[in-house]
Amino acid sequence: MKKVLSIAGSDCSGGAGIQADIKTITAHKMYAMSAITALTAQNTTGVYGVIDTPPEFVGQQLDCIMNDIFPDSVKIGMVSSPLIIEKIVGKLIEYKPRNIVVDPVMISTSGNRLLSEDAMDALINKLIPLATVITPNLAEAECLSEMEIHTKEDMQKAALKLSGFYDGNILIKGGHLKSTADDLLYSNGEFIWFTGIKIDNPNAHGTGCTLSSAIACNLANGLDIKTSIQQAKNYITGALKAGLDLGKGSGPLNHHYR
Ligand SMILES: Nc1ncnc2c1ncn2[C@@H]1O[C@H](COP(=O)(O)OP(=O)(O)O)[C@@H](O)[C@H]1O
Ligand SMILES: Cc1ncc(COP(=O)(O)OP(=O)(O)O)c(N)n1
Repeated sequence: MKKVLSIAGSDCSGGAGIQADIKTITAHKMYAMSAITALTAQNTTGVYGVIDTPPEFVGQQLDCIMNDIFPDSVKIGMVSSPLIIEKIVGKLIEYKPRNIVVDPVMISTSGNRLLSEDAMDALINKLIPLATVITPNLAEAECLSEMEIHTKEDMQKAALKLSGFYDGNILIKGGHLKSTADDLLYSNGEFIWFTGIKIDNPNAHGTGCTLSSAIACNLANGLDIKTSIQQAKNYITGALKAGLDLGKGSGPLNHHYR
């Protein structure tokens, strides 16, 4: 059985973060492990509280995992502070796992900061360089590329800007485009579009977490980056189309639709 590690924050309401990752990994019939970087008090209506895990304890979780059940791939989500990022980076350099998917979670769709402003430098200069693939959404890509993104052409320009400081695979997610849900991969100088019809579903909490952990599962299976993303895109599309409707706000996906 392939083993996939999620390093991310906990979402007590189960739609995003560690909980979405574990559901996704389990739905891919793989063994899920978690190193929890923060506890959040959130639900489908917003994020109401965050407690960061002490960086030393994040490191201790990673030691326990890496020394015992070595992962075939790693997905990294919410990493709110520079010290937590530096601890994770130190452990990644020490243990050298393959297939690292970095979802640079910054602000939840409900508008709450999940990455402190002073963590940006460590994210860009220390964590992202270790990634096999990064998966920013439009707002995150705007922040990383320091340009506004409104169109698919803008997505291509932003990917080129990001490639100025990161030479790995860049997936800019288009879930927040107006009329389509087209994601762009920039890989080895090539643009590849993963097109998607925009599904009319207000319940889209945890789409980014789910996509990135599905990519990590596919990489763990030995698939190449393009196939890993295409299959993850198919998975997220199905999970959205399944039309689960829970909670009073933007509800979670149906991870078990298959
Ligand atoms: N309404 C939608 N219809 C179809 N696909 C969507 C929709 N919303 C998001 N997606 C897909 O979900 C994945 C996550 O994208 P996005 O929502 O942009 O990320 P995030 O959750 O990080 O904001 C992408 O593959 C995107 O295309
Ligand atoms: C603990 C935690 N991590 C990440 C997120 C953000 O989830 P994401 O899938 O990127 O997007 P939205 O759910 O905000 O659409 C989160 N909310 N909580």
